Amino acid sequence: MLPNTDFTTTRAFKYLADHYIDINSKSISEMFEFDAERFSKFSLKFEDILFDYSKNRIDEETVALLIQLARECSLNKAIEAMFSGEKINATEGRPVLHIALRNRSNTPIFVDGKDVMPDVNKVLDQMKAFSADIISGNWKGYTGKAITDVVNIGIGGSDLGPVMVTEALKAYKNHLQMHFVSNVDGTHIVETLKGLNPETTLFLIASKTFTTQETMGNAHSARDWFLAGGGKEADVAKHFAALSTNSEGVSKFGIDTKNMFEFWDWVGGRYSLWSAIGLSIALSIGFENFVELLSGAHAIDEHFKTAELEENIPAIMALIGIWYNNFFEAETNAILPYDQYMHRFAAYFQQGDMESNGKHVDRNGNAVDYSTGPIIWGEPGTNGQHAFYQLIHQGTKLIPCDFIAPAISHNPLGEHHNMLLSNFFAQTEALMNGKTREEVVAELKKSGKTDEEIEKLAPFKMFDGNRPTNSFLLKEITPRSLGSLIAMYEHKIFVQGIIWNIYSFDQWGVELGKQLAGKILPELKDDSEVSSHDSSTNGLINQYKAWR
Ligand SMILES: O=P(O)(O)OC[C@H]1O[C@H](O)[C@H](O)[C@@H](O)[C@@H]1O
Repeated sequence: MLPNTDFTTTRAFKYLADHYIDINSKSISEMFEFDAERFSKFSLKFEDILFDYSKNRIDEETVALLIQLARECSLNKAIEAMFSGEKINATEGRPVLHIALRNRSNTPIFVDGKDVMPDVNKVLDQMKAFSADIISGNWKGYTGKAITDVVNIGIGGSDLGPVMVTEALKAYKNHLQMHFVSNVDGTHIVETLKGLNPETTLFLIASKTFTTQETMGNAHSARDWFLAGGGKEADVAKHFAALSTNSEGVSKFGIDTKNMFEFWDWVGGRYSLWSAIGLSIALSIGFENFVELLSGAHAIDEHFKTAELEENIPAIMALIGIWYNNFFEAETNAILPYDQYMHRFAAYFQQGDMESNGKHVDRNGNAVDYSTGPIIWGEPGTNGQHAFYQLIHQGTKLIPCDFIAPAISHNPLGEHHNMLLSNFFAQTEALMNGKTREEVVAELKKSGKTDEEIEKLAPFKMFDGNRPTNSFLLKEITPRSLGSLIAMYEHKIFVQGIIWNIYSFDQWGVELGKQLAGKILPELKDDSEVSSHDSSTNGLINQYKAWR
């Protein structure tokens, strides 16, 4: 059973509300001036990842109270409940066990009295053998040629994780060309298949449920393309594999269940890259590197489970987020990787975080009267600096930012990496320090402006500063460090869901969209006028029919 506490009624919450008034009158830079130990107090290291949270609007009391809050909400019990396979996804009656998929210690994890590890290991072995066959060229297509291109067809969690990781680890890539088709917009598959050869293309149909409209539509079009290109029905087995929990759906589609890589309903879609859904990752970077990714995540699982809350990186990340979300009323959280390979990281955690904690009903079924999951967004630095950082620096909204960067680049080209990292450091510093009137005046004087001009310009050039950031400095982006970083964010989401007393592992809001689209689709089949909706929806549908 998960604990069930309204965090706004805890003692810690009340203390935090008072303490907020105090902190709100302080600046981060001032707190650095008064405390030479601030960086060492508010930074943690895990293997080759340095997590610096000292540039936040916090002091020691803040952290102590936030930890008290976590204790009053029985976070430890909740962690134990997840790791021991309890059915903490109560609205779907399922455990939440992505941690089992990367449980490299192989200790038993029981679901309904059955250890899940033998099944997990069996699928990993199957993935190992399959990826070795495809990569080595042992596996032949229907005309005897080796596979050169892999197309993963999936959406949401069956797409975003594989895309994000294969991109982030491109430096580890082998000769196979990876492609990802997610959108039901025909353009996506048509453009992807241009230039591909059915004789050397492997399709991975990635769908937990094997019923998702977009994925099924794209999978059927892929099969039509394959058959039109010369393949026969009997050849489908050499070119199509399925990653799914639904073996019935897979065989109905016509994929041999020998080519099915199974996972289980206790794996949430947005937490599934560690499962068979990660087959495209194993194909792209090799199975050993995939295991490294799992190992990095497992190391964080152990840390999360055993570290004291004061030293627990996911817990601290979560509590700082709660501090801004529920006391400063920050609505969003920007994730800003200074690494081009990580360009889909923010997009990945848009689903990870927003689908998990975008909830307005607590675990008792009552509407909450506090703010829950933040809006997650972000782009890689330095591109974002030239696009939206203006608002982060000088806008009216408080936007806590996560800066992420590797110390070692996979592409050390001249001064590029120093230039990139100098921006990373400078931005977090500038967001904290801002720019005072004195600094602005001195700068303008130096540039030869008159007093009158300075008076006019100064307000526009001043920055308040005091804008909070977390910094994640990784030695290098490797399969292991990336695995750890992803797991940190996953557990951050978990901790926040526990404190907000919501269910983080269902997604009923998405189900509604699926149902509604399913209802309208038949109405679009012919040209008859539609009148069963509101006048806007009718108007749009009828105009669509007139124009198409
Ligand atoms: O893997 P599938 O069953 O095809 O589901 C794909 C996606 O469908 C929905 O959008 C769910 O909300 C997501 O969590 C899921 O990742």
